[in-house]
Amino acid sequence: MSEAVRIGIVSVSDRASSGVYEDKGLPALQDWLSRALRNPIHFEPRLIPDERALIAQTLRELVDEARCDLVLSTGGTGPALRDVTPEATLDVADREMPGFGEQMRQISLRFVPTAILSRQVAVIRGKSLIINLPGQPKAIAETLEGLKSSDGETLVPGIFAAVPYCIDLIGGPYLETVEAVLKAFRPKSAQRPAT
Ligand SMILES: Nc1ncnc2c1ncn2[C@@H]1O[C@H](COP(=O)(O)OP(=O)(O)OP(=O)(O)O)[C@@H](O)[C@H]1O
Ligand SMILES: Nc1nc2c(c(=O)[nH]1)N[C@H]1C(S)=C(S)[C@@H](COP(=O)(O)O)O[C@H]1N2
Repeated sequence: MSEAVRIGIVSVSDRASSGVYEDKGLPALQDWLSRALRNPIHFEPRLIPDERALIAQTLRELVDEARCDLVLSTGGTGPALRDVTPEATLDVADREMPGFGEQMRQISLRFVPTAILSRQVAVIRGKSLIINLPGQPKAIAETLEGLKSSDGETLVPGIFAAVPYCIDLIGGPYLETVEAVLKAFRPKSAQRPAT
């Protein structure tokens, strides 16, 4: 039986959080993670406006009190003045993980030329990995899963391929993915027999 994992999902949107439009960020995150992971998942969902102090407070609460192993945010990564998710994420960081942002922008360029407008970052706080994703709901699967050919061959690996091993290294649960969605990479020495 796979270990249970606690995942914080945070949708940062002025309009979705005030009811101007329906939030599609939290359902997209929950759907993708439920399809991709074989572990039982406890979700901690939060829908909040683009306010730096509130975003930072939410991230701290999810890691320090709700004990999330992984936190994924969506929205607020662009250049608009109200887009402050990366700053708030850096406010709570112990360490930065720049490879995630670099890889996400590479992947996103295969979908939209404006990919370089996302300032998304990833950081470690305590024993938790926090990753920003862009706000377009379709960007969630695009960046996590990457790009596949019509016959399912991986053309550009999604960033989630590196998440399970990162969580191993910071002392979290052993994440197992559904390979048809995404194959996680771990060095041989870190692999456990499939459950
Ligand atoms: N949580 C969400 N739910 C549904 N659609 C969203 C959400 N966030 C973003 N979008 C869609 O993606 C587009 C770009 O997202 P972006 O994060 O730049 O929004 P925004 O212009 O900052 O506004 P807001 O913070 O009010 O969502 C939005 O115009 C909207 O169509
Ligand atoms: N994969 C992917 N990445 C993407 C996009 C997208 O549609 N798909 N939109 C881009 C656009 S138009 C912007 S402005 C930035 C920032 O978006 P955010 O402010 O919604 O986080 O993400 C970029 N990255």
